[in-house]
Amino acid sequence: MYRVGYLGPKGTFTEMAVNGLFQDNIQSVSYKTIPACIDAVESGDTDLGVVPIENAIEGSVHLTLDYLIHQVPLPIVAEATVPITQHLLVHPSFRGEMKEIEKIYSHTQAIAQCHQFIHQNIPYADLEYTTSTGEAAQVVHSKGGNLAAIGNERAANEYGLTILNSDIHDYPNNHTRFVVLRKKEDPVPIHELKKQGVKTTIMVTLPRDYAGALHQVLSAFSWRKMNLSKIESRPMKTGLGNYFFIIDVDQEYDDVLFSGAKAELQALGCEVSVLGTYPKYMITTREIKS
Ligand SMILES: O=C(O)C(=O)C[C@]1(C(=O)O)C=C[C@@H](O)C=C1
Repeated sequence: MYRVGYLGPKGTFTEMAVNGLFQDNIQSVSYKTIPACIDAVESGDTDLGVVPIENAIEGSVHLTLDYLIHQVPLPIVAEATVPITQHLLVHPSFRGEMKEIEKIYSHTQAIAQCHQFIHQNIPYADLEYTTSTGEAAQVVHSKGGNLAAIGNERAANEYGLTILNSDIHDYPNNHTRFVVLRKKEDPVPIHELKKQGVKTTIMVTLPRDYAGALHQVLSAFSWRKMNLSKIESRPMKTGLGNYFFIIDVDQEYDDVLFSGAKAELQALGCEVSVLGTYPKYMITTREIKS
Protein backbone atom coordinates (compact mmCIF):
# COMPACT_ATOMS: atom_id res chain seq x y z
CA MET A 1 0.00 0.00 0.00
CA TYR A 2 1.34 3.43 -0.98
CA ARG A 3 2.05 5.91 1.78
CA VAL A 4 1.01 9.44 0.80
CA GLY A 5 2.19 12.37 2.91
CA TYR A 6 0.17 15.58 3.07
CA LEU A 7 0.04 18.90 4.90
CA GLY A 8 -2.13 17.99 7.87
CA PRO A 9 -3.68 17.59 10.31
CA LYS A 10 -7.01 16.14 9.24
CA GLY A 11 -9.40 18.70 7.80
CA THR A 12 -6.93 20.61 5.60
CA PHE A 13 -7.53 21.40 1.97
CA THR A 14 -4.49 19.27 1.17
CA GLU A 15 -6.25 16.29 2.74
CA MET A 16 -9.19 17.04 0.41
CA ALA A 17 -6.79 16.91 -2.55
CA VAL A 18 -5.45 13.53 -1.36
CA ASN A 19 -9.00 12.20 -0.99
CA GLY A 20 -9.93 13.37 -4.45
CA LEU A 21 -6.83 11.95 -6.11
CA PHE A 22 -6.51 8.54 -4.51
CA GLN A 23 -8.83 5.73 -3.54
CA ASP A 24 -8.63 3.47 -0.53
CA ASN A 25 -5.43 1.78 -1.74
CA ILE A 26 -3.25 4.38 -0.01
CA GLN A 27 -2.35 5.18 3.55
CA SER A 28 -2.35 8.95 4.13
CA VAL A 29 0.23 10.31 6.54
CA SER A 30 -0.17 13.80 8.00
CA TYR A 31 2.78 16.22 8.34
CA LYS A 32 2.77 19.49 10.24
CA THR A 33 4.51 21.60 7.61
CA ILE A 34 5.09 21.63 3.85
CA PRO A 35 8.88 21.11 4.23
CA ALA A 36 8.27 18.15 6.57
CA CYS A 37 5.99 16.59 3.97
CA ILE A 38 8.54 17.09 1.18
CA ASP A 39 11.38 15.76 3.39
CA ALA A 40 9.32 12.62 4.04
CA VAL A 41 9.24 11.82 0.32
CA GLU A 42 12.96 12.50 0.01
CA SER A 43 13.83 10.24 2.95
CA GLY A 44 11.51 7.45 1.78
CA ASP A 45 9.15 7.76 4.79
CA THR A 46 6.38 8.17 2.25
CA ASP A 47 6.14 7.12 -1.40
CA LEU A 48 4.37 10.29 -2.49
CA GLY A 49 3.71 13.75 -1.07
CA VAL A 50 0.91 16.22 -1.82
CA VAL A 51 1.49 19.94 -1.23
CA PRO A 52 -0.24 23.18 -2.33
CA ILE A 53 1.53 25.20 -5.02
CA GLU A 54 -0.79 27.99 -6.18
CA ASN A 55 -4.06 29.65 -5.24
CA ALA A 56 -6.34 31.56 -7.62
CA ILE A 57 -6.67 34.55 -5.26
CA GLU A 58 -3.34 34.71 -3.49
CA GLY A 59 -0.95 33.30 -6.08
CA SER A 60 1.97 30.94 -5.56
CA VAL A 61 2.65 29.11 -2.32
CA HIS A 62 6.22 30.34 -2.08
CA LEU A 63 7.16 27.95 0.70
CA THR A 64 6.49 24.99 -1.62
CA LEU A 65 8.17 26.49 -4.68
CA ASP A 66 11.24 27.66 -2.79
CA TYR A 67 11.68 24.43 -0.87
CA LEU A 68 11.44 22.37 -4.05
CA ILE A 69 13.90 24.61 -5.85
CA HIS A 70 16.45 25.45 -3.20
CA GLN A 71 16.31 22.49 -0.80
CA VAL A 72 14.77 19.24 -2.01
CA PRO A 73 14.35 19.01 -5.80
CA LEU A 74 11.77 16.26 -6.18
CA PRO A 75 9.96 15.78 -9.49
CA ILE A 76 6.33 16.81 -9.82
CA VAL A 77 4.35 13.80 -11.11
CA ALA A 78 0.74 15.07 -11.07
CA GLU A 79 -1.32 18.15 -10.36
CA ALA A 80 -4.80 18.47 -8.87
CA THR A 81 -6.95 21.60 -8.84
CA VAL A 82 -9.38 21.70 -5.92
CA PRO A 83 -12.26 24.16 -5.25
CA ILE A 84 -11.57 26.20 -2.09
CA THR A 85 -14.41 27.42 0.12
CA GLN A 86 -13.41 29.28 3.27
CA HIS A 87 -15.68 29.52 6.31
CA LEU A 88 -15.42 31.32 9.63
CA LEU A 89 -15.42 28.61 12.30
CA VAL A 90 -16.07 29.10 16.02
CA HIS A 91 -16.35 26.90 19.10
CA PRO A 92 -19.92 25.64 19.61
CA SER A 93 -19.99 27.46 22.97
CA PHE A 94 -19.49 30.84 21.26
CA ARG A 95 -22.73 32.79 21.58
CA GLY A 96 -21.52 36.27 20.64
CA GLU A 97 -21.66 38.27 17.45
CA MET A 98 -19.03 38.15 14.76
CA LYS A 99 -17.59 41.54 15.72
CA GLU A 100 -16.79 40.20 19.21
CA ILE A 101 -14.23 37.74 17.85
CA GLU A 102 -10.87 38.69 19.31
CA LYS A 103 -8.51 36.54 17.32
CA ILE A 104 -8.62 34.70 13.99
CA TYR A 105 -6.35 31.73 13.36
CA SER A 106 -5.47 30.34 9.97
CA HIS A 107 -2.88 29.56 7.33
CA THR A 108 -1.40 32.66 5.63
CA GLN A 109 -2.94 31.68 2.28
CA ALA A 110 -6.41 31.29 3.81
CA ILE A 111 -6.23 34.63 5.67
CA ALA A 112 -5.03 36.33 2.50
CA GLN A 113 -8.01 34.90 0.59
CA CYS A 114 -10.38 36.54 3.12
CA HIS A 115 -8.72 39.93 3.76
CA GLN A 116 -11.67 42.02 2.57
CA PHE A 117 -14.13 39.99 4.61
CA ILE A 118 -12.02 40.43 7.74
CA HIS A 119 -11.45 44.12 7.05
CA GLN A 120 -15.17 44.78 6.63
CA ASN A 121 -16.53 42.59 9.41
CA ILE A 122 -13.94 41.90 12.11
CA PRO A 123 -11.32 44.62 11.58
CA TYR A 124 -10.06 44.69 15.17
CA ALA A 125 -9.43 40.96 15.56
CA ASP A 126 -5.81 39.87 15.91
CA LEU A 127 -4.59 37.51 13.20
CA GLU A 128 -2.50 34.49 14.11
CA TYR A 129 -0.92 32.33 11.43
CA THR A 130 -0.94 28.56 11.77
CA THR A 131 0.80 25.92 9.66
CA SER A 132 -2.56 24.93 8.10
CA THR A 133 -6.28 25.65 8.27
CA GLY A 134 -6.70 22.26 9.99
CA GLU A 135 -4.32 23.32 12.75
CA ALA A 136 -6.28 26.58 13.15
CA ALA A 137 -9.49 24.58 13.66
CA GLN A 138 -7.70 22.37 16.22
CA VAL A 139 -6.59 25.44 18.19
CA VAL A 140 -10.12 26.88 18.31
CA HIS A 141 -11.46 23.47 19.33
CA SER A 142 -9.03 23.28 22.25
CA LYS A 143 -9.13 26.93 23.40
CA GLY A 144 -12.77 27.93 22.79
CA GLY A 145 -13.67 31.50 23.85
CA ASN A 146 -13.96 34.39 21.40
CA LEU A 147 -11.63 32.81 18.87
CA ALA A 148 -12.27 31.86 15.26
CA ALA A 149 -10.54 29.80 12.62
CA ILE A 150 -10.74 30.10 8.86
CA GLY A 151 -11.06 26.70 7.22
CA ASN A 152 -13.35 24.30 5.42
CA GLU A 153 -16.43 22.30 6.33
CA ARG A 154 -14.45 19.09 6.87
CA ALA A 155 -12.39 20.88 9.53
CA ALA A 156 -15.62 22.09 11.18
CA ASN A 157 -16.89 18.49 11.32
CA GLU A 158 -13.54 17.00 12.33
CA TYR A 159 -13.07 19.39 15.29
CA GLY A 160 -16.73 19.93 16.24
CA LEU A 161 -16.82 23.63 15.31
CA THR A 162 -19.75 25.75 14.16
CA ILE A 163 -19.75 27.60 10.85
CA LEU A 164 -20.52 31.21 11.87
CA ASN A 165 -20.21 32.57 8.34
CA SER A 166 -19.79 30.58 5.16
CA ASP A 167 -18.08 31.38 1.86
CA ILE A 168 -16.00 34.22 3.27
CA HIS A 169 -13.28 34.17 0.57
CA ASP A 170 -13.15 37.52 -1.22
CA TYR A 171 -13.57 36.31 -4.79
CA PRO A 172 -15.66 33.47 -6.25
CA ASN A 173 -13.97 30.72 -8.27
CA ASN A 174 -11.42 30.15 -5.56
CA HIS A 175 -9.22 27.17 -6.44
CA THR A 176 -5.85 25.85 -5.30
CA ARG A 177 -3.47 23.73 -7.34
CA PHE A 178 -1.73 20.92 -5.49
CA VAL A 179 1.21 18.93 -6.78
CA VAL A 180 2.09 15.30 -6.20
CA LEU A 181 5.80 14.63 -5.59
CA ARG A 182 7.59 11.32 -5.92
CA LYS A 183 11.16 10.16 -5.60
CA LYS A 184 11.13 6.66 -7.03
CA GLU A 185 9.98 5.74 -10.51
CA ASP A 186 6.89 3.89 -9.22
CA PRO A 187 3.53 4.48 -10.92
CA VAL A 188 1.23 7.03 -9.28
CA PRO A 189 -1.95 5.23 -8.08
CA ILE A 190 -4.45 7.93 -9.07
CA HIS A 191 -7.98 6.61 -9.51
CA GLU A 192 -10.10 7.08 -12.62
CA LEU A 193 -10.15 10.86 -12.74
CA LYS A 194 -10.42 12.45 -16.14
CA LYS A 195 -7.05 13.85 -17.20
CA GLN A 196 -7.26 17.54 -18.14
CA GLY A 197 -4.14 17.50 -20.26
CA VAL A 198 -0.43 17.36 -19.53
CA LYS A 199 1.90 20.13 -18.52
CA THR A 200 5.63 20.65 -18.03
CA THR A 201 7.19 22.95 -15.45
CA ILE A 202 10.70 24.23 -16.07
CA MET A 203 13.06 26.54 -14.29
CA VAL A 204 15.16 28.95 -16.32
CA THR A 205 18.06 30.95 -14.92
CA LEU A 206 19.38 33.79 -17.07
CA PRO A 207 23.16 34.10 -17.44
CA ARG A 208 23.01 37.79 -16.46
CA ASP A 209 20.71 40.77 -16.69
CA TYR A 210 20.69 42.32 -20.17
CA ALA A 211 18.17 44.11 -22.39
CA GLY A 212 15.76 41.68 -24.03
CA ALA A 213 16.94 38.60 -22.09
CA LEU A 214 13.44 37.52 -21.06
CA HIS A 215 12.12 38.30 -24.55
CA GLN A 216 14.69 35.89 -26.00
CA VAL A 217 13.65 33.19 -23.53
CA LEU A 218 9.96 33.62 -24.40
CA SER A 219 10.59 33.64 -28.13
CA ALA A 220 12.18 30.17 -27.91
CA PHE A 221 8.67 28.98 -26.99
CA SER A 222 6.59 31.35 -29.07
CA TRP A 223 7.98 30.58 -32.52
CA ARG A 224 7.55 26.87 -31.76
CA LYS A 225 3.91 27.68 -30.85
CA MET A 226 4.38 26.21 -27.37
CA ASN A 227 1.69 27.65 -25.09
CA LEU A 228 2.82 28.95 -21.69
CA SER A 229 0.22 28.86 -18.91
CA LYS A 230 2.31 30.56 -16.25
CA ILE A 231 5.54 32.46 -15.81
CA GLU A 232 6.77 33.66 -12.49
CA SER A 233 10.04 35.11 -11.30
CA ARG A 234 11.44 34.14 -7.91
CA PRO A 235 14.52 35.49 -6.18
CA MET A 236 17.63 33.32 -6.47
CA LYS A 237 18.42 34.30 -2.86
CA THR A 238 21.92 35.32 -3.93
CA GLY A 239 21.35 39.09 -3.81
CA LEU A 240 18.83 41.75 -4.76
CA GLY A 241 17.87 41.72 -8.43
CA ASN A 242 18.87 38.08 -9.08
CA TYR A 243 15.92 36.07 -10.29
CA PHE A 244 15.08 32.84 -12.01
CA PHE A 245 11.87 32.00 -13.86
CA ILE A 246 9.41 29.19 -13.32
CA ILE A 247 7.57 28.50 -16.55
CA ASP A 248 4.59 26.17 -17.08
CA VAL A 249 4.28 24.92 -20.64
CA ASP A 250 0.97 23.43 -21.68
CA GLN A 251 2.30 20.22 -23.16
CA GLU A 252 4.23 17.07 -22.38
CA TYR A 253 8.03 17.12 -22.48
CA ASP A 254 9.07 15.72 -25.84
CA ASP A 255 12.29 15.19 -27.73
CA VAL A 256 11.47 17.53 -30.59
CA LEU A 257 9.96 20.86 -29.56
CA PHE A 258 11.06 20.78 -25.94
CA SER A 259 14.58 19.64 -26.46
CA GLY A 260 14.89 22.24 -29.27
CA ALA A 261 13.67 25.03 -26.97
CA LYS A 262 15.95 23.81 -24.20
CA ALA A 263 18.99 23.72 -26.49
CA GLU A 264 18.16 27.23 -27.73
CA LEU A 265 17.95 28.57 -24.18
CA GLN A 266 21.19 26.85 -23.23
CA ALA A 267 22.87 28.39 -26.29
CA LEU A 268 21.83 31.78 -24.85
CA GLY A 269 23.68 30.85 -21.66
CA CYS A 270 20.54 30.02 -19.63
CA GLU A 271 20.42 27.12 -17.20
CA VAL A 272 17.29 25.02 -17.73
CA SER A 273 15.94 22.32 -15.48
CA VAL A 274 12.70 20.37 -15.74
CA LEU A 275 10.69 20.20 -12.50
CA GLY A 276 8.26 17.70 -13.99
CA THR A 277 6.07 16.73 -16.91
CA TYR A 278 2.78 15.53 -15.51
CA PRO A 279 -0.99 15.03 -15.95
CA LYS A 280 -3.44 17.62 -14.63
CA TYR A 281 -6.65 16.69 -12.81
CA MET A 282 -9.62 18.74 -11.74
CA ILE A 283 -11.22 17.57 -8.51
CA THR A 284 -14.85 18.40 -7.84
CA THR A 285 -16.58 18.13 -4.47
CA ARG A 286 -18.19 14.90 -5.75
CA GLU A 287 -14.78 13.19 -5.85
CA ILE A 288 -13.81 14.14 -2.31
CA LYS A 289 -15.07 11.46 -0.01
CA SER A 290 -16.22 12.57 3.43
O1 LIG B 1 -4.10 24.91 5.28
C1 LIG B 1 -4.59 24.11 4.48
O2 LIG B 1 -5.70 23.62 4.63
C2 LIG B 1 -3.82 23.73 3.31
O3 LIG B 1 -4.03 22.68 2.77
C3 LIG B 1 -2.84 24.74 2.75
C4 LIG B 1 -3.48 25.75 1.80
C5 LIG B 1 -2.36 26.54 1.02
O4 LIG B 1 -1.22 26.51 1.39
O5 LIG B 1 -2.73 27.22 0.05
C6 LIG B 1 -4.26 25.03 0.79
C7 LIG B 1 -5.37 25.57 0.23
C8 LIG B 1 -5.90 26.88 0.62
O6 LIG B 1 -5.48 27.77 -0.39
C9 LIG B 1 -5.36 27.35 1.92
C10 LIG B 1 -4.29 26.75 2.51
